[in-house]
Parts: sequence; C-alpha cells; structure tokens
Amino acid sequence: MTAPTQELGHGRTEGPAPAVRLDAVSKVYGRGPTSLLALDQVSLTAAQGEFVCLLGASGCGKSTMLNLVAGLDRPTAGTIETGGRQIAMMFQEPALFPWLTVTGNVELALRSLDRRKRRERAAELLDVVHLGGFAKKRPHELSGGMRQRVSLARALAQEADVLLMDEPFGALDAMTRDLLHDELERIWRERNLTILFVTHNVREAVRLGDRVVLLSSRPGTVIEDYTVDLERPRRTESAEVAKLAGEITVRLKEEVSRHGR
Ligand SMILES: Nc1ncnc2c1ncn2[C@@H]1O[C@H](COP(=O)(O)OP(=O)(O)OP(=O)(O)O)[C@@H](O)[C@H]1O
Repeated sequence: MTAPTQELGHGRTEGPAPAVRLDAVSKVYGRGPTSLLALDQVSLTAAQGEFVCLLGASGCGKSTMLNLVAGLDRPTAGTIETGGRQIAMMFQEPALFPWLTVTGNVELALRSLDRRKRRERAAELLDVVHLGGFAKKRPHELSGGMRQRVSLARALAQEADVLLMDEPFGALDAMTRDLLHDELERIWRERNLTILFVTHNVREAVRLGDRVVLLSSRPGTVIEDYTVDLERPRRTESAEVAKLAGEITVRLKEEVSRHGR
C-alpha cells in the first residue's frame, strides 16, 4: 500500500496507511441449510501503533475476526490487508508446553537463531515481561498471570508488528489483570505495536484502547467505534473510565437485548 493518505474506518483521514484493514469482510461457516453467517461485511482499520479493543456479545464473531486477520482462516467475502506485517496471536489459555521450562517455551519462537543467540534473546524477552528470575521454572510452577507473561514473551519473540489478543487476561484476578494492563501498555508503546484486543470486559477495553469497537450480535458487524480520548496511563477504577464504560455498556446491552442473547 503506497497511497500517502487513507480514509480510516472511523471517519478520520490520516497520513500513514493502516496496519490492518478489513474491507467488507464476511465469513460463512459450513455450506447449505446448516451454514452459519458469523461475520457480515465488517469494515475496520487499525493504524500502525493503534490499540483497538473489540467488544461484542458472545458468539458475535470476535475470535473469527482475529483468526482471519492472523491468516488462520479465509474470509468468504471481502479483503484483509496487513501489508506483510508480522502477526502474533495470544489467547486466554497461554498454551505453554508443560515439559519445557519458561526459557524453552520462549525459545520455541526463536528457532531461526543459533543456540546462543536464542538463549540471549529469550533472556531479554523474559526481562521485558519481568520474569527474569523464572527462566528455569516449568509452567505448573507459575501463577496464571506469570504464565500469560510467558505467552506474551513468546508472542514478542516473533518480532510481531501486530499483536492479536483474544481475551488474554479473561481468566485472571482483577489485581493481576491491572498489573498486566500496565505492562502491556508499556510494551505496546516501546515497540509501537498495533494491537487488536478482544475482551468481554468493558472497563478493560476503555482502560487500554485508543478505540473501542462494538460489534453487533451474530452476524457480527461494526455498530459503534468509540475514540477513547482519556489521558494515559488510565486507571480501571477511575471515574472517567467508569463513565465511558457505562455509556458503552448501555449500548452493548441494547444490542444484546435486541437479539435476545
Ligand atoms: N470453525 C467453526 N465452524 C463452525 N462454526 C463456527 C466455527 N468457529 C466459530 N463458529 C461459530 O461462529 C460464531 C462466531 O464465533 P466466534 O468464536 O468468532 O465468536 P466470539 O464473538 O469470539 O464468541 P465468544 O465471545 O463467546 O468467545 C459462533 O456462532 C460460533 O459457533
């Protein structure tokens, strides 16, 4: 993409081309009478370095959207452009190999490097996620939050420009989640990552996002695109976050009740 300016999905015209662009993307699972329309003409962009949170009722197609952007599946219609950027994905379950140490799990994503470089790079990344002292532990010796940090280090090891996160902190307690929000925000800034972050937690979306994009109930389509103009770092429990989260929750509830799910 070489055009000097691009019309962004949320109505602004800005300089650089978006890092991720979905244009009228639809996804149908299956064929014939039992086929299911999961996404219906979703258009969405994320600028380089932008943090975009995706919210929507259960089953509205959020994971489907991330899978399509990651190239794990193909859209039935529409186009997705990521400009050849390196993409990494992180899930609610950290999916670590239990028989490998923390270092071993991170090194898996560094197989292109020789042994010494791999070890050095894994150590650097474990420092980035504040797990420097835990390199030799195995996953079962870590807390849930620590396991997610390993998963984050592994995603960073892929030198990703775009990080796709599917409810990564959904299973964690509120305090651990708060800490990981701070760390993710720091890493996002330092590395100028573009992040698409799926969550069910409206406050989490407002705490983290430059934008919060609301999807309709299935079939998913974009119904609102909020710009979060609150100064960073934000606090999940602050009045400003609560106020915008309240407005978004009202809109989300309207959408869910309209569809009865
Ligand atoms: N591989 C698949 N084959 C058939 N149907 C699928 C497949 N993957 C997802 N679906 C269906 O597509 C719809 C969207 O699913 P998806 O997991 O993307 O939603 P979601 O918004 O991420 O849900 P949740 O918030 O509950 O995680 C659901 O009805 C789901 O059952």
